[in-house]
Amino acid sequence: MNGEGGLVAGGVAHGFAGTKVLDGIDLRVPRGGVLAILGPSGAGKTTLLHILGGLLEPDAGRIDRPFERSAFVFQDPLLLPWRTARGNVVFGLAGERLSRAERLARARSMLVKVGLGQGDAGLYPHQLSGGMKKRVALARALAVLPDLLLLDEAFSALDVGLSREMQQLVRLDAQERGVTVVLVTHDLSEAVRLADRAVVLAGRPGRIVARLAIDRPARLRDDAFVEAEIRRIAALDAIRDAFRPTLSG
Ligand SMILES: Nc1ncnc2c1ncn2[C@@H]1O[C@H](COP(=O)(O)OP(=O)(O)OP(=O)(O)O)[C@@H](O)[C@H]1O
Repeated sequence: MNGEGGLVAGGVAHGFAGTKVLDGIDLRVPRGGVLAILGPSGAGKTTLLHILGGLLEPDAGRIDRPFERSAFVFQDPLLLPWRTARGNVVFGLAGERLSRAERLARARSMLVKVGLGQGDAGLYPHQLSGGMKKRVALARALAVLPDLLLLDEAFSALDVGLSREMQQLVRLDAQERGVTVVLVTHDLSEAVRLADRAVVLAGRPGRIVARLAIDRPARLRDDAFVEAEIRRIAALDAIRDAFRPTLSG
């Protein structure tokens, strides 16, 4: 079933305390592909991400996850308050066979990649802005050189410029190393910029109500393409239906 060696979910269902929140989820992300999970609040996006990443065992169905290193960026950056930005990234490398010097060097270079220099790297979480914390969380995830990267609203609550910068970073990293990426987002423009495919979850329990392909190579997606694609997708019946309760609420 998984000839491409990618991430596969087959017939996945899950519930909490007897209430089903996901049902009949079938999807496939080829190795190196980028999947966006879209949908209104409460449709089960985060639950599905956790199942795909192996944090949660589904009640039913199968997941093929032929990856060696998964890394998550959660909605909340979840930094250790008693460690500096650098210390948080180093801590994320605790399971790696690296010397202390190598861990430090890796952490430094990842922090620079996300735009945090030597001075920032020595700050504690309470001294960092929300956007800086999100950068640290991304650096911590990228530092393990994951082959599967799972992002839950990783770029939300950032200003547009920063969010674009971080998206670009993930895209380049994914391209360079062939990382498979799954991202949960409310933001259609983020999906159109980053993903090559998307699923839309809706309903209670959440099911996949639409599947989208964004065919143009990500590096060739300029603002005009992104705007046109957003208009096209937003006009699809399945998308309008999925988001209707949110839009009218
Ligand atoms: N640990 C849990 N225990 C009980 N119910 C849960 C738990 N996690 C999620 N749920 C419920 O499952 C449903 C789906 O939640 P989930 O967070 O996956 O949705 P979402 O689409 O990611 O929502 P949002 O966009 O608001 O983050 C919701 O009704 C939520 O209340």
